[in-house]
Amino acid sequence: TGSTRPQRLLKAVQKNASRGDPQSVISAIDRFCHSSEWAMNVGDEKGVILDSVVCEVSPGCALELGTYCGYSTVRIGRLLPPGAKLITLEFNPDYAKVARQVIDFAGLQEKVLLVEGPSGDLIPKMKEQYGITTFDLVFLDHWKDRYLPDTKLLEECGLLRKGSILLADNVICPGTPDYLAYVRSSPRYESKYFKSHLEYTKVEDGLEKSIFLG
Ligand SMILES: O=C(NC/C=C/[C@H]1O[C@@H](n2cnc3cncnc32)[C@H](O)[C@@H]1O)c1cc([N+](=O)[O-])cc(O)c1O
Ligand SMILES: [Mg+2]
Repeated sequence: TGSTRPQRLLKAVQKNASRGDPQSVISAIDRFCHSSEWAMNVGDEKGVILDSVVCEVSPGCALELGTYCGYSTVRIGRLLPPGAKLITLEFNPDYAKVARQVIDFAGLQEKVLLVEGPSGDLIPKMKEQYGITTFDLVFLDHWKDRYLPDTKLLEECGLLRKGSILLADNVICPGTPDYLAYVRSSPRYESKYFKSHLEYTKVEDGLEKSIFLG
């Protein structure tokens, strides 16, 4: 049987990046996606917006929904302040296997905890099992119909505090209409759209940044 796209992406990292250098891992994946095979990473253009939000928030505790191959995990992990933690949730074991190797290759295994399983089951366990009080930053990049239910779950589980930031990928393409309507109409959020393009293409897409007001 042949290899999968995530396995070919991992090979490109092992071949073209240098161990312990997160930026070289990011560049190797972007080069692979531009020149060999498109993959659903947040990418280099939206990635710069992600970077700026991570730096602005400087989260002590961050959550990523949908690890996939670990591209955005590395983007976020490389910018965390000392002692800060990123928890990333991934339910596909094959993707998780690749992502662990990408995260380790980047040398970020001390800062990143990849938890395998569905976000709907794992979010309610964050406090008791992972000792989380609240998340300072949440990056949503998993199945688009899960953004809204998981946001409501985060609220219900008391995992957001006044000022927590939600940053959502793909609010235009593939689109997350119910989530967008919710954060833009709810009095509990202050929302802002960052226009960009779908990774590695000229198609419009963007990130929605929403501040939880408590
Ligand atoms: O579909 C997209 N992303 C879905 C991402 C899904 C990833 O999150 C995991 N997951 C899903 N629910 C989960 C629940 N719990 C844990 N992991 C979960 C899946 O196993 C996958 O690794 C997408 C599509 C395009 N596109 O152009 O078509 C562009 C993008 O940037 C995208 O992000
Ligand atoms: Mg995405």
